[in-house]
Amino acid sequence: MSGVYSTDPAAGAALRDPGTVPRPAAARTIGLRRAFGPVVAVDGVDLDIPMGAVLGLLGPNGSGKTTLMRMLLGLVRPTSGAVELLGRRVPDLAHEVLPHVGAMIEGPAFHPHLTGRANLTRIAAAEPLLDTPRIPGAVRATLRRVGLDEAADRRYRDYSLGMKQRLGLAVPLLVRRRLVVLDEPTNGLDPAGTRDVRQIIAEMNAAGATVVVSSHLLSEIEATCSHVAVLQSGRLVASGELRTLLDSGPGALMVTTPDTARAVHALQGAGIDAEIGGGIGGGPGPQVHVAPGPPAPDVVALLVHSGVAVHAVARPAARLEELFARLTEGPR
Ligand SMILES: Nc1ncnc2c1ncn2[C@@H]1O[C@H](COP(=O)(O)OP(=O)(O)OP(=O)(O)O)[C@@H](O)[C@H]1O
Repeated sequence: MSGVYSTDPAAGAALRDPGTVPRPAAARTIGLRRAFGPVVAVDGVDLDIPMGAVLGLLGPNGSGKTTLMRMLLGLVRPTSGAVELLGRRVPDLAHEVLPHVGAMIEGPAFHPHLTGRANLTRIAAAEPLLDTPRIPGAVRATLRRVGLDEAADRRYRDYSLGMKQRLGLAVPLLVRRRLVVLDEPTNGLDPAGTRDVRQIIAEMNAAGATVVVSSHLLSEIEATCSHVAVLQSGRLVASGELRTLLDSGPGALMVTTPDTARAVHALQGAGIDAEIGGGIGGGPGPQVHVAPGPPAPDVVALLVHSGVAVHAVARPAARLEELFARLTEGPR
């Protein structure tokens, strides 16, 4: 594990906003570990997911996201450690909380020969919180909400990948949940479908649900989530409010100057990584991009000393993509 990020030691406890009263956790993992033979998929994860959060679970392929989500839902038993959902231990007390928890994780077992509507009706019949007379209405409304009303009476096996994904998303939407866990819900969706998922997540959250969502689409996570947790080789390398994490990194500097070539020459001569343009943010006039590291006053002093006219210096807001790269691509 890299330990490349300063939040690492406190990663598990970092979902608290300093200065505010901590919200109770909708889900909590304590020293959670799962090994499959010699492979440690999840390795000592302490994570608090505050009530009301939309938490994006990030990590490279094979970093343990799905295994962590499956343990949250009581689908996989931890090798050691514990999970609490809505204040109850899982899997021991799963029956008490799982009706309030919706999930889309590696798709439920849909029957290929049944229509989307028939499939969803079967699943709705097993929902403890849905009375039988309400099932047809709930199924109809949910199919409409995921954009499958026109395809509702076609067989599942004839659905496209995106339509199958939408039907999977319909399951947690059948009843109002307190916690929703979605494993890569935008996988296979077109841009309109991706926008729908974003909207559905926002609506569920506005209706009071805490949402945990994994995705490889960092722009989606950035647009959707209030919190993030980053896994790397089964370990939690950072977690917390998205804004706080983005603001806490070193960040690159953009220097606006008419003397770009001279600026780059001076900076590189001092061993500082710099290039013309830089591609972040953009701004008025020619710019030099200075890689994260040196404090802004030192950069300015060096440039002025070298006869470079410095018109402005800015540290554009970090993007999740940069944060993710820093956390997961550092030296191991
Ligand atoms: N049932 C299993 N048996 C053996 N190994 C498993 C099993 N489930 C997961 N693993 C292993 O555990 C590790 C974590 O897998 P997991 O699916 O949780 O990662 P992930 O972050 O969800 O990956 P991806 O982004 O590719 O979906 C991988 O090395 C994987 O091969």
